[in-house]
Amino acid sequence: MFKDRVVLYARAGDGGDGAASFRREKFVPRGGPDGGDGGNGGNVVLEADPQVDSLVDLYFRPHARAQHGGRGRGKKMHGKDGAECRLRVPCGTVIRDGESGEVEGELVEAGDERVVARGGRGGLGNCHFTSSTNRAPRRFTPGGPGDERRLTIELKIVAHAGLVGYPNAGKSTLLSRISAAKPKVAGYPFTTLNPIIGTVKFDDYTSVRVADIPGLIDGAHEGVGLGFDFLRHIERTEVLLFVLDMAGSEGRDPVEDYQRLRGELRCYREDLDERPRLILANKMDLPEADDNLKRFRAGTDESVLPLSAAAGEGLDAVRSWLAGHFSKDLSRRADS
Ligand SMILES: Nc1nc2c(ncn2[C@@H]2O[C@H](COP(=O)(O)OP(=O)(O)OP(=O)(O)O)[C@@H](O)[C@H]2O)c(=O)[nH]1
Ligand SMILES: [Mg+2]
Repeated sequence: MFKDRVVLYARAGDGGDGAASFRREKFVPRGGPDGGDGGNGGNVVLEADPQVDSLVDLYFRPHARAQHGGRGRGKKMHGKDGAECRLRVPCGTVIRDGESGEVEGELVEAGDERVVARGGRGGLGNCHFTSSTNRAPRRFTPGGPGDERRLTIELKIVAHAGLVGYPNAGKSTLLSRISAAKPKVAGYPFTTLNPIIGTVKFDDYTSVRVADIPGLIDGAHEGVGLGFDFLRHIERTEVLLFVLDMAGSEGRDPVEDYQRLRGELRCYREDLDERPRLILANKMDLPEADDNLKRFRAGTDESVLPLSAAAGEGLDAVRSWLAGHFSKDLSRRADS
């Protein structure tokens, strides 16, 4: 089962109450106030851990509770601080407020952490409340309540390569041809609404993971449509495979498509444009494709692989490019 979004109920510990207590000693008949402070409540903390690779633990245990702080005691003894509750999540976890949906933080690298529910502060004991007019205060303060929150925890996809393109370019068709994944393919836009990952396997038992990402549209970087959702998946891929409809079906112009796609990515996040990329000229089986490809190549010196995902042509070149690009770290990945 693959869960990339789960709900988490986080309950931080309450602060312990301060104490109201008076010194009792043999030869001091009316001892002063000696009530200690309450301990602080524990926080609920999320921490990125590379050993964890899914949110499945959170899915089965969605309630996280930290300990309450202890009460203050006499002899100015402070209550114990409540133990925190620390949950380990995969690198690439996004934390959102469960009510507003707003992103609160992202845990990207090992050891990144964030307090998602803060424990209440311990109350003050009566020893804080002596004054010139009141030598024997009975006053103390109760501990503060710990945060109680609902959060949405999401996992950004982590794939070696992501298929980026306009709707209907043939991304899903390609993935179904180079991996065992079975994404839905259809002749209408936005067939793919959720990213799907396929594993491309090589003869030497190594593999790379390729993500089929839903088609982008103009304005995606401004959140048009589901723009942000799609772009954040692209963020978590190391290499971008641009899939272009080189036949220019439905009046599209592949040269323009490519510039606009890159523009969308750049506007969303400048450095996406610096990521390694490969251009895949798809639908080369259609008549208009040859001329378009010539024109495309004339305008760029980037590497372009012509293929026809539907006819199964040019796929070996895509596979070998991936094998070559990731060759350095594939052996490590194979057994991880
Ligand atoms: N002629 C031709 N048609 C293709 C080729 N590849 C894909 N198609 C067709 O193009 C249409 C869209 O293919 P998909 O693979 O669903 O495209 P997509 O990029 O995943 O589309 P979205 O998920 O909507 O973004 C389908 O009708 C495919 O059969 C190709 O190489 N040649
Ligand atoms: Mg698709």
